[in-house]
Amino acid sequence: MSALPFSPPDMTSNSTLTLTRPDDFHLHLRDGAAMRDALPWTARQFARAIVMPNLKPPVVHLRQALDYRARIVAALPEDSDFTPLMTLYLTDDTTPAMVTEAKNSGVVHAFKLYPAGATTNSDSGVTELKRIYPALDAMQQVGMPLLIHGEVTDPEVDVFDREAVFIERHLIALRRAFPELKIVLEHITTAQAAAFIQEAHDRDAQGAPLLAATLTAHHLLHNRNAMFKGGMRPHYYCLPVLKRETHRQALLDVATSGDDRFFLGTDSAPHARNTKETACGCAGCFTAANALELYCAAFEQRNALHRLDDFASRFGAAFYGLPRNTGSITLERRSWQVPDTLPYADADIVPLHAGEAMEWQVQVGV
Ligand SMILES: NC(=O)N[C@@H](CC(=O)O)C(=O)O
Ligand SMILES: [Zn+2]
Ligand SMILES: [Zn+2]
Repeated sequence: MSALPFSPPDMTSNSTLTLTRPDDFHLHLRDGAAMRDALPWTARQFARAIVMPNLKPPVVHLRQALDYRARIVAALPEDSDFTPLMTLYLTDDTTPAMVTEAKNSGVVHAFKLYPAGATTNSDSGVTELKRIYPALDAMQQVGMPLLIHGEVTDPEVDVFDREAVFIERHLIALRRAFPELKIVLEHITTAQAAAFIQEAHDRDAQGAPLLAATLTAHHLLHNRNAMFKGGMRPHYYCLPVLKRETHRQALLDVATSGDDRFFLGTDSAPHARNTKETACGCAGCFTAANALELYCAAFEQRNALHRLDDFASRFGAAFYGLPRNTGSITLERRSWQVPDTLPYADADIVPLHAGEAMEWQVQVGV
């Protein structure tokens, strides 16, 4: 069936679930051979994705975003109509003119704030928020969203507390300074972050929330025990790091509540197997190959599959002022096993839940 815009998901059957074609509002595609192997997984499930700019070197200038976009489009499977939504990487040197130019291009949909040193490829990130206040002011004026990796980098702060401390130390003041700025707190992992979003009720002229959050499948499905089950499990290591069960429950609460301030962003962050299974492994979970299946498993824990369509296909688009996708994707309730590894950049990669059974599967041929 083809779902019309704003039609409810097809829940007539217990064994299939049809969603409006969804979007991924937080995705790492990498570049070159890595992108060649990562991209088709996302293009198979999602119509659009907000593409993170943390390449080496980072995507700082509009020209780089245009070039990166062209490389993505060139790497798409032939029959794909996937649309990459580009972002720029904020540095201490981002100027208001760069913001205006990006806005006018129509290609850049957001700027990404990485506190310097917070995560993978964040070395060129912002060293002090005050330095980017002129850029943030310009973003507020032109309606350009700010996406935040919300963790402090202070080595004195416990790694499990870095998100909550970021909110206290930086985000509250930032919102006071720029009350009209659209902000997405990316890949939230704590009850504090969920509550912070819920407490913000301001909307823009289009009625979209000013403050929202993306939620990953892995943070909805796992608590921090997953990293240590029977030994070190590097494929469950990501940033922000998985938290304790009470936080996971708080995330499931907001994801399945029908609140339009919370929407899908996989944060699928591919790293080759040998860079994860090593003495100092990279942060990031690769979820693009089974993304919707993972979200189904999470929503099913709350008997909330009827809420997945809004979360995956409506709220994020509304936040970004994008039209809702037409077309649909169907999942079937059918047990299948996630492969142990997949080809990646002339090596291999371990998808989340590798070797395990999944209860839902995106219909073949989609
Ligand atoms: N989430 C991660 O653990 N890693 C991401 C970066 C990020 O989103 O923080 C990556 O690019 O590998
Ligand atoms: Zn991040
Ligand atoms: Zn990310």
